[in-house]
Amino acid sequence: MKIIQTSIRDLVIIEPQIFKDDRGYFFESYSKTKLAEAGINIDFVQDNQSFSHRGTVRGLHAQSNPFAQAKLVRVIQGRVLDVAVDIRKGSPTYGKFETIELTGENNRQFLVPEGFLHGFATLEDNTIFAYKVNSYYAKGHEVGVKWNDPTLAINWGIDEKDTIISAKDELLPTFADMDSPFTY
Ligand SMILES: Cc1cn([C@H]2C[C@H](O)[C@@H](COP(=O)(O)OP(=O)(O)O[C@H]3O[C@@H](C)C(=O)[C@@H](O)[C@H]3O)O2)c(=O)[nH]c1=O
Repeated sequence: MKIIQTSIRDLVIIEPQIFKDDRGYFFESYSKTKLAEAGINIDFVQDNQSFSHRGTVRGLHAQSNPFAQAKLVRVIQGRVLDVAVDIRKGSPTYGKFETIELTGENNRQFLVPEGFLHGFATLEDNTIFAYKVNSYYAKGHEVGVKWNDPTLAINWGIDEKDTIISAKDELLPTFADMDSPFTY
């Protein structure tokens, strides 16, 4: 397993070791011990999976305290552009974001810490997205910013007019109007 530091503190990319043979491949998609050896100690309590058609955007989402969530995200099938935005007030990288392509082939993972908005756009049809979270879902504690916010100006790599988005996500505020509940 390889851990790659991004330009934002605490936000890392994880590359599992893939064992390939005549049958196909095997890899450990999560090892508490191996992450702990790399200094990452997170107590994951819930696994989530979503299926999306091409051109779907889910996000940008976070949960506020006491239900803040770190997320270990990956793609099982298909391809996404995954985005994490630092919204920790006082962080030197507040408002900065990183994007990464996660696919069913590269098997890369993104470890999105608490205090970040998270979202993804599906670049292929039939994309299956899976992630672990360290706090249970808490309806009513959701924080978000609209995916096509003009301040963040994220290039999602999809055609805006064909985007599939939930009614809830359509109503999310702009980055400027979002009052982050997180501190650095
Ligand atoms: C996230 C979640 C949703 N649900 C339910 C609520 C709702 O009826 C249905 C769909 O929920 P949503 O529309 O919020 O699903 P979605 O837009 O896929 O939300 C997810 O987006 C990505 C980007 C994240 O980072 C996740 O943390 C989560 O916020 O599933 C749960 O029961 N448990 C959960 O943990």
